[in-house]
Amino acid sequence: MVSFVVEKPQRMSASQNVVVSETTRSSIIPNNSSSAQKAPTAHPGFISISKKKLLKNLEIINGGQRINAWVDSMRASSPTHLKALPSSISSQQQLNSWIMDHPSALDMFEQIMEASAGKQIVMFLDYDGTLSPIVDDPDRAYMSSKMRRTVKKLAKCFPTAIVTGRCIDKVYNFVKLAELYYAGSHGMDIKGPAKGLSRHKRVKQSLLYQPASDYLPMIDEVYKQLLEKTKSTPGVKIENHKFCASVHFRCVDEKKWSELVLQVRSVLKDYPTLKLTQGRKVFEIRPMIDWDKGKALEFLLESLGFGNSNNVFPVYIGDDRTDEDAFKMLQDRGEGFGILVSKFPKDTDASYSLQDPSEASPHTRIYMICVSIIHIYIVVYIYLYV
Ligand SMILES: O=P(O)(O)OC[C@H]1O[C@H](O[C@H]2O[C@H](CO)[C@@H](O)[C@H](O)[C@H]2O)[C@H](O)[C@@H](O)[C@@H]1O
Repeated sequence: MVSFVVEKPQRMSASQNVVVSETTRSSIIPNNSSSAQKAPTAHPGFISISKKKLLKNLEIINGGQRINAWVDSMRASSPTHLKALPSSISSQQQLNSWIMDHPSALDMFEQIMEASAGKQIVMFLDYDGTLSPIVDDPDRAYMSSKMRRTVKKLAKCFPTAIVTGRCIDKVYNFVKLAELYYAGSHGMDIKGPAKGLSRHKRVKQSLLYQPASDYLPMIDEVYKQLLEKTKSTPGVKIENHKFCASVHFRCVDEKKWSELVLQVRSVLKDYPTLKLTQGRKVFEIRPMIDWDKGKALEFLLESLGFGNSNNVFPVYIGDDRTDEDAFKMLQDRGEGFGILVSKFPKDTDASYSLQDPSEASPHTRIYMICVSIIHIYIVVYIYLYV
C-alpha cells in the first residue's frame, strides 16, 4: 500500500516535492520512513503552515488515506504565489523584497556580462511556461515562430538544450529545431543535435543517455491503467512521456479532484518504485531514481567537455518546481545562474527572475533575455577578439 507523509524539506531535491500549500515547499511523498525529514525553518519572508496545523487540516478518509492535503496542493499548483500573507506585509512589499533577492535578469546586463566574460555560455531552456505559454490543452502548447527564431539564433551562438518534463518526440514537434540538445522526460532521455540536418524531414537526434530505460514497460503499463481508471473523470488528460506520465487536472472540476486523487492512488499503490511529483496543475509520475533536471544539466555539461571546467557559464531559464533541481545544481557548482520565470515571489534557488507586472507574455520575456544574452556574447566577443 502506498501511503503518504507530509514533510517540509527546504533544500531537498525540488522535484521530489509535491507542494501542499502555496506558502510552503511542503511535500507529500511516498511513505518511506527514510525520506521523512525533520522540518527545517521556513525561508525568511515566506509564510509556512506548521506541520501540526497541516496535519490537523487533513481529513482521514478512505481507509486512513489523506486526501485533503492532495487537494490543497492541487489548488495551489498554478500559479504558485504567496496569498496567505500576514496583514502587516503587503503583497507589494513582499514582491519588492523578493525582487531585491532575485533581481530581474533584464536589469542585470552588466553583471551578467562581467561574470560570463571569456567563458563558454551554455543555454538550458525549460519548455512549458518558459518557451510556450501555459494553455489548457497540453497538445496545443505551441511556441511562437518569433520564439523559435530566437532559440535558433541562440543555438548558433551557444550550445543550447531544451530541458523538459515532456518526452522528446512531443517537445520536438513543438520546437522543431534539430540543432539543439534535448533532455526530455524530466532529463531521463537525453539526446544530442542531429547529424546531417535536413530542411525537409526530421533527422533523429543522437542518443546520449537514458538512465531510466528499465522503467519503459512499467510507465507504459501505468499510463494505460491511468487512462482506464480516470476515464469517468471529465476533463482529465493523461500523457505518456516515455519515462514518466502526466495526469493533468487543469480542466477537471475542483469537486472531482478528491475522486481523481483516489483514482491515481489506486493505480500507484502497486508501483512502489514510482514517485509522484506535482507541477502546474499536473501530477507527474516518475521512476524513483536519483535523476532530475539538475542531473541532466550536469550530464550535458560533461558531455560538452565542461565537466571540470571553470570556463563555462551555464544559464538555465525555467518556471516550474522541477526546474529548481537545475537552479540548485548551478548554485552548488557555483557556475552560471538560474532565471525563474514567475510573476509571483517563490522560494527558489534561481539567482534572477523574469517577472512582468505589465503582463507581457512569456514569449516577450524570454525573447528579451535571449536577445540580451546574444548581445552580451557579441559584445564580449568583440571586446576579446576584435
Ligand atoms: O518541464 P516542462 O517543459 O515545463 O513540462 C512540464 C509539464 O508541462 C506540460 O504541462 C504544463 O503545460 C500545459 C500546456 O501549457 C498545461 O496545460 C499544464 O497544466 C501544465 O502543467 C506537459 O503537458 C506536462 O506533461 C509536463 O510535465
